[in-house]
Amino acid sequence: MSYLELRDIHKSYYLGKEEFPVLKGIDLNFDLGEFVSILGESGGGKSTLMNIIGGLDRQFQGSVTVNGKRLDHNDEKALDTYRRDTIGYIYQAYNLISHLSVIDNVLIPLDMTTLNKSEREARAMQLLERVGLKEQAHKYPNQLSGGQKQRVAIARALASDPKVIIADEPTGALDAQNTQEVLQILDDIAAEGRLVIAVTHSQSVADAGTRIVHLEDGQIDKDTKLRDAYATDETPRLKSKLLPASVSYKTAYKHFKYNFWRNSLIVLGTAIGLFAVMLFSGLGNGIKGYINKQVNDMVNPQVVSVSRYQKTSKSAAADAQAAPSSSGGASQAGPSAAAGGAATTSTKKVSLTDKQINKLKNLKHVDQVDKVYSASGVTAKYSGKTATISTLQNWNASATTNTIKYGHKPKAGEVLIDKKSVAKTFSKNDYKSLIGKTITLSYKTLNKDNKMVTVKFKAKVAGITSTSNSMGMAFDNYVNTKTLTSAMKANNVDTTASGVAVSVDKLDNVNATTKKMNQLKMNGKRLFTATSVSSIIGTVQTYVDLATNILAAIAAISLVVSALMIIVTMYMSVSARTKEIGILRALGESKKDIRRLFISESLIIGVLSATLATVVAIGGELLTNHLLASIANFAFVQITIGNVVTVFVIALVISLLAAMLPARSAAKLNPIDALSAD
Ligand SMILES: Nc1ncnc2c1ncn2[C@@H]1O[C@H](COP(=O)(O)OP(=O)(O)OP(=O)(O)O)[C@@H](O)[C@H]1O
Repeated sequence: MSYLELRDIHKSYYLGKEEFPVLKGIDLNFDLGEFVSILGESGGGKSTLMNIIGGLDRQFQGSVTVNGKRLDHNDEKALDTYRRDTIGYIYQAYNLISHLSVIDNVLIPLDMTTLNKSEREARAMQLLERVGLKEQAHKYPNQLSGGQKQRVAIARALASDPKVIIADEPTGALDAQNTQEVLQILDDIAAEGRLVIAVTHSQSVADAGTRIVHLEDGQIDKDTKLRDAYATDETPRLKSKLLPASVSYKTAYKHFKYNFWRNSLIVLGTAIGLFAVMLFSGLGNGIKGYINKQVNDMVNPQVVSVSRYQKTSKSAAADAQAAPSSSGGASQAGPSAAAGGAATTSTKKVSLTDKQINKLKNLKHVDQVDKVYSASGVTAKYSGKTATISTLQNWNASATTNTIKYGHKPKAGEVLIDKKSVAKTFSKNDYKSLIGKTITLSYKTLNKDNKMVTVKFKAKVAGITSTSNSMGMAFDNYVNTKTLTSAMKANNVDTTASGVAVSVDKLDNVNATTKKMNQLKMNGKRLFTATSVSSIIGTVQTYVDLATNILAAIAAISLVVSALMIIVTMYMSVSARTKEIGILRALGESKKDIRRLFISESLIIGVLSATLATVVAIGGELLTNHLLASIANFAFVQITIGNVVTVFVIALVISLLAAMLPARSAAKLNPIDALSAD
């Protein structure tokens, strides 16, 4: 039994339906230790026969048996293993991979062996030393002479320690001296107990082997033994394994570096879109945060404003947001600074009864219910000076101590005045000294008998308020509840409230509790209209979200362009690297390895784009926030980890999708066609 046996090999090429038979029944036996030359006329089918022996061609009739085992040409994976394990190729045109260094070319088959990294590198160097190229290990193929390239190809063919070396015109492109040297190396390889099959046109080259097989008209017409085959021994051989994924990533990275400038432009193009998406998202976060802060600084977010539900009034929310009435008069209103005026002018006041208030108090998560009173057009007098307070409220749950700049919240007999409209009117430079001083407050309103009366009382200044007021809200002036209601009662003014401020135990419970209040019923009729600041903020934020999402979506359109760019680049890369694909397949890489190679390269583009976009966006964030610091001391752009993760996910998805088709077409290439690409 010979090591390699060919039986009745027939092979035809087809042009349309027309058949061109090339091999017409080849029977050959080869043994290890032989150096066989295949001679024959040009176009006689020598290369075709080599592709069949080498496991690259699957479309033929007949059988190839290796070491007693018949190859299954329908099993592509088995053929990948066969090429990886048993075959080493040497070509006339060297077929080195131009973007890999000499040593990296030799390392390709070694990556598919079980040797560890240092063993692989040592073996590659040892093989290069054997072919006299140790010094050239880190050069690139285009920096070598023809003879040197062919020696690199020989080192690469030997790297995985294959039993069979197929050399297709190995000396075809070499001068006489290099030809002799290469023939000597091939003879040495056979002497190691390997089978060397070399295709040649040259009789003198053929004479260097141990046997000459002559091909004529698709058949063997002569088979001449020149000398004995070399003896073989059973030295253990290197074991092969599938190509690890990490090698594909590394090779992809090397190719990325090789085409650095072209790839950098693509990275830049993709990064621009990703950067815009990230910056707009960060801007959305910042604006939402800013609105939140502004509102929460002025009003306690844990408080819900509740008034009686009225079908006739357009909506309580509208009431709550109406502008403060400038007309005089006191009212008992919702906690919003504005509600009082609107209630007296547009709708009949509906007071909340104690029973109704108790219903609110009994709700789960409700901590406290405060009646809300609001007096408009209040005159404040101190030391002969007069200031007008457009709205004076009782200190209730909805008020927040955030607004108090000096002093404390008003206890019995005390009032809080705002810095700008009241305190500075009384004492321009030394307004802080007003704390502890007593001022007189008065306003006109209708009493229970519908008569206009003046409610007048004195109060000690407990503190001074100041809000940043960038939201354009009213100034904050608050009087102690009891102080106000006593004065109202003294003038026979109604002290039932048309609005209450309800404190909820936790911020997280505000929305659910507000909903429950709106659902409360008595005798089948809805009782209350409840509005929380967070629901107002929620509405505003919905619009901010919408706006930023639209902006981000527009930015995302540019990502479609990026994806197209990556697709085009990948297709270009596939067509430029067709030969490389053929070489890698011949060396035993599988379709999957090829697919992974191109996908990895695209993923590298994606990751680098996302990284660049993140760096630039964070730089943009710092710069924008710095520039806007003069408007308000707030970070208007807030890029979160979530935004960064999203951008990376988008980049990876885009690059993965963009690489899929090109990578698929690369993997589907027929290795023989790929090898013959220019
Ligand atoms: N893919 C193909 N499609 C159609 N015909 C092909 C194909 N490949 C080779 N042939 C034809 O098959 C015949 C054998 O080609 P092959 O390359 O095997 O010959 P060869 O003996 O190696 O020639 P040379 O010595 O010139 O390299 C030629 O006539 C060639 O035109």
